[in-house]
Amino acid sequence: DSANKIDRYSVSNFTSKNCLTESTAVVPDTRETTAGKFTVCYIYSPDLIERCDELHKIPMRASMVHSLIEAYGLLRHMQVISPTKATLEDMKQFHSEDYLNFLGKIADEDDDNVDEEAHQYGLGYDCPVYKGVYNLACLVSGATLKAADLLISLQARIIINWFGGWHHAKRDSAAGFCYVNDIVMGIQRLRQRFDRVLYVDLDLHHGDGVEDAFCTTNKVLTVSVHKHSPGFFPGTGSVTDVGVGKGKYYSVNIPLHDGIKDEQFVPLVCRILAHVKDRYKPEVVVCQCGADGIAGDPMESFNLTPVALMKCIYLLLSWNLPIMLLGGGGYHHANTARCWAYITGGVLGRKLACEIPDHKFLMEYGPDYELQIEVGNMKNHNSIEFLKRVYKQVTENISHIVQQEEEKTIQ
Ligand SMILES: CC1(C)CN(C2CCCC2)C(=O)N1c1ccccc1/C=C/C(=O)NO
Ligand SMILES: [Zn+2]
Repeated sequence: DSANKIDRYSVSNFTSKNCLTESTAVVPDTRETTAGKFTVCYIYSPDLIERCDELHKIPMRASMVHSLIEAYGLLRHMQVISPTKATLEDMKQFHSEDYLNFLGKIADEDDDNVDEEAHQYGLGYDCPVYKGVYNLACLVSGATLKAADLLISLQARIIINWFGGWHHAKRDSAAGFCYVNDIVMGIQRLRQRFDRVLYVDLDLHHGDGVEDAFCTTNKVLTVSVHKHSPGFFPGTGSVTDVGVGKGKYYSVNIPLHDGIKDEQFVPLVCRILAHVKDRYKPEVVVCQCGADGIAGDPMESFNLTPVALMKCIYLLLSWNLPIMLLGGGGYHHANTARCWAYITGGVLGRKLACEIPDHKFLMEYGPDYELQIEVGNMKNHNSIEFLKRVYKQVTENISHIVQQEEEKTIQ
């Protein structure tokens, strides 16, 4: 029946009214979302926000995201949960002790010969060394681990953590501006209770760190849709990248070119997710909602609006599975805040005013001061033939996924 569900998610079924005619950006009927029945948890603490605000490539982005969600009055409709810091033991579940000790060493400012070693751990350039990095690592890891614990303890069915989603970090190195891989740690935690975890990565970039961590197992199925073209970071994630050994066919990659728009993105991703759902029957979902594919982002690659991400998330929510929504990329800070506030409203089934409400960062939303993000007019390099070929190759890969008998989860 998920096939006809897809029709429900084809673009025509959703219209986000033009601001000029509507006072609110329309979200699908609240009956469409499951949130009405369940508590939505929102992971937040002032300390977490302050640490994320320090990230030099996205200064103050975390505060802008949280302030806009607060300004729209959404916090009162969620259970706001303060995360605990991850311990060294927690982070050692994925990262190497050497790497974590090095991050800890940076914290002691006296040690100045840090720079040579830094490069072997992927630090410097895109992941600059700075004193607060170990504290950041504990907080972002702790936030996503807290989200996983809430799902495991059945305290909530939908957890939102816009301050996680650092999908590039590797076991023993930082990468792509990600210092620790909170997602891998969160999925490992979920595996203590759930037999099959589905990871969906909607960020512009390939979720290589998460795929690498689970490419040899069939207990975590990773789906990443991303820009894949010569020289674009991280360069992995071609459609033939399907995983290895027991994990063969449990890594799904949807490589795309510049300029893709909602109208093509949504049916392609949702039809593939429907196939994955039917074949894999996941018990829990983790979705990275990176916003660097949204029109207006300095990455200038995809031409999506937040509505595209929302529709994919609505499909995931319609499965009534425990689910965790995470942040990720997004370098136009106001658009990233617009995107994640819109998704938060959509998950809650609440209509958001088209006008950005007055709040501390209002001036960042000029000159229109609207929630909607208009698509750009960049060239779309994704021909219909190319998209059909990708869809055919991906669904062929997925057809190899076999029904799994229940197995003991790792103790
Ligand atoms: C350093 C930042 C993160 C910022 N940035 C742009 C944005 C605006 C001006 C520079 C990049 O291309 N970056 C990167 C540099 C090297 C490798 C990876 C990334 C981004 C990864 C990502 O978003 N994954 O989801
Ligand atoms: Zn990205």
